Amino acid sequence: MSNAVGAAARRVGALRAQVVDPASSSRQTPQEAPSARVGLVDWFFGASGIGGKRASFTVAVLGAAGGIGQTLSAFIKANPKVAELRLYDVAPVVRGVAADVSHVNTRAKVSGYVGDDELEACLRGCDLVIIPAGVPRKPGMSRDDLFGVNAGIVRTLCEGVAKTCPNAIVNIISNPVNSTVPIAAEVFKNHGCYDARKLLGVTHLDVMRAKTFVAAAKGFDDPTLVDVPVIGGHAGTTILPLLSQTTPRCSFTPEEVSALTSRIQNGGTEVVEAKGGAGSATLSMAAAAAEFADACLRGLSGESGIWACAYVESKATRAPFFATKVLLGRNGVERVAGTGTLSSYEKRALESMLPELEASIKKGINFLHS
Ligand SMILES: NC(=O)c1ccc[n+]([C@@H]2O[C@H](COP(=O)([O-])OP(=O)(O)OC[C@H]3O[C@@H](n4cnc5c(N)ncnc54)[C@H](O)[C@@H]3O)[C@@H](O)[C@H]2O)c1
Ligand SMILES: O=C(O)C[C@H](O)C(=O)O
Repeated sequence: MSNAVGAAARRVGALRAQVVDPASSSRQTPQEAPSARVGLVDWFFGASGIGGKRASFTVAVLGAAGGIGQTLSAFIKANPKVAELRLYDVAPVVRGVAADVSHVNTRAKVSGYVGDDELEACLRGCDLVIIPAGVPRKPGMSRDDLFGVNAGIVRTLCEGVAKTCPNAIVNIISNPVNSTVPIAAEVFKNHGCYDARKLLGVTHLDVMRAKTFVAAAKGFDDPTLVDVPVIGGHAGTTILPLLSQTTPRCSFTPEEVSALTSRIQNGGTEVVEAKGGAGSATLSMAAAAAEFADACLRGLSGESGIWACAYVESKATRAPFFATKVLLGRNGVERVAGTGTLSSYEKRALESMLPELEASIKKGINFLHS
């Protein structure tokens, strides 16, 4: 399996600005001087950006005025595959966020939408809807503690999707992802428009963390070249990094497996505690969501071999929703991979997390029927 989702990030740092010699440039008029290419698109998306496929997709970010939403919107504005970027929030400042982001000199046209009355206009004709709306954790809280507020927010927003753009790919970021994705599925089923291929819970931040922490532990200079599948769900022990499937191939002592698994599982809590009550991961999440959205758009564009981990309807285990690698294509998820061969540590960890994951899924489904 290729690790296509990291391709954009691998190109970060390969900024191909032409360096203009100050001695020679001082003799040139601005018209004669070679134009330095310091393009944002070039920086993030390399060859697939400038001169690459033309912008064609309409993307909405719901919760765009928030910590994740604002940064994510700026990243999405830089994606050359995006023709239109719609920013929605219940907070009126989202119009200002849209004005701000719109000044970035890329092709995407940006507009802001506020409140229930404008949700439909925001969603009309969207190809991809990304949902980071909802409250974040504070120290001492679990992701499940957010269910009471976020379940209703996700239900309302997905009802809007079902009514207005039922064929869009939906990326759910709002926690608890283990339950909010089943909630979204039930909403779509109620509206007769559920397509399992188009509903994806975003667990890509867990993969980013795994790459970062494994690269540091093993002395790999470039974390983007490391691949660690992360399976299961997105909370505590339901997050299961498959260190035995790490590429480049490397071995881990039992102590390393235990320490790295625990750090990846608790990466979110690490940030929540470091922020001391001011929220959870926003910047790394925005980067993860932008990479993941790019993978979805590349799939929609007809690129082949786009694999990424995501929390989707799955038969990989007895849990009806489960994260493994999935193949992204023109209709969303084209194939859901299995777990692959697990180490005995991973087998035990999988067995012991399944009851929690199944309970979270049931809680999400029951929310729509209570
Ligand atoms: N999946 C992941 O890996 C991951 C990672 C980080 C955070 N999260 C989750 O993402 C969510 C957002 O986090 P954040 O830090 O951006 O929070 P935030 O509070 O900074 O932003 C949330 C935004 O959602 C908006 N919002 C609330 N209700 C809304 C509604 N009905 N419609 C539209 N917008 C609405 C708020 O006005 C706010 O602008 C949280 O639930 C957090 O737990 C998930
Ligand atoms: O930890 C959180 O509450 C936010 C997010 O799920 C994360 O993993 O960073």
